[in-house]
Amino acid sequence: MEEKRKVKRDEVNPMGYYESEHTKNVRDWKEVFDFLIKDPTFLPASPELEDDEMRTLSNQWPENPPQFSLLMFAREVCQEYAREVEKLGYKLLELIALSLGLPSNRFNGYFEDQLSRMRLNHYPPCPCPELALGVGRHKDAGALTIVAQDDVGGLQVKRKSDGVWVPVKPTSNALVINVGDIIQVWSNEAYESVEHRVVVNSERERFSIPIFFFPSHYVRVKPLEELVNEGNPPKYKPYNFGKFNAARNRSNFKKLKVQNIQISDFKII
Ligand SMILES: O=C(O)CCC(=O)C(=O)O
Ligand SMILES: [Fe+2]
Repeated sequence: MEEKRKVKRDEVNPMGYYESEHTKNVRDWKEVFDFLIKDPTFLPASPELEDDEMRTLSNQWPENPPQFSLLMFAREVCQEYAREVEKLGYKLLELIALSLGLPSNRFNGYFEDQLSRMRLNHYPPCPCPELALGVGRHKDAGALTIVAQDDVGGLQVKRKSDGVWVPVKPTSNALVINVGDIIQVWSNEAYESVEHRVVVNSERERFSIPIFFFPSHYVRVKPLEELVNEGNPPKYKPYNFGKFNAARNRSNFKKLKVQNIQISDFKII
């Protein structure tokens, strides 16, 4: 516990260990460890649009024990895994671009100073699983999320047609790919990001490892010009990803009275 505290993340540095993240203002039944794929990186100091101040964000790795104990993964193993999954992420972004009739490298430039991060999720057994969620319902704010999960199960996606929560059954040696909000905006809703949540159980702890592909802080996220025209006008106003991310970071650390920032805030009705 002492070691976890030393690398605890907060609003100033959201990288490291954390055990009280909030999703939509409800505390999640989990503990996490986050690190950046590109370390260090830069991002806006605050969500306020008129504030130009930037700050450096860097990883906090535990020093003791040298064999990083949270998931018994060594730092090098995590970094190597992240590098391999990053390649897969680029491949998937290329396929998505092609499927939209765009050049395969259309999205690559957005990730030059990416804010992508990897997360180690630990969901302990919960004495009252019907009263808590490992992660409350949400959509991932990035472009893509690639998740490795163990064999316990708990991830569920909401089926749009009837609102039923459908379990994403663990399949060994398979990864779960989530389309995130940014692909929804870039594609002007040709792709939709999926609402999902994680349920917990009273018997077994669960581990999962998502990698969230986030673009560079200066990217203005908006429907791609090639995909919009008079018949298909842009469905979203542009927003700055760094500012969006800063606003999200703020809300992840405390209970607010209002819903945190969403792409629907930029929707053109
Ligand atoms: O644990 C999982 O399977 C997914 C977690 C998740 O949705 C998230 O961290 O955004
Ligand atoms: Fe998620």
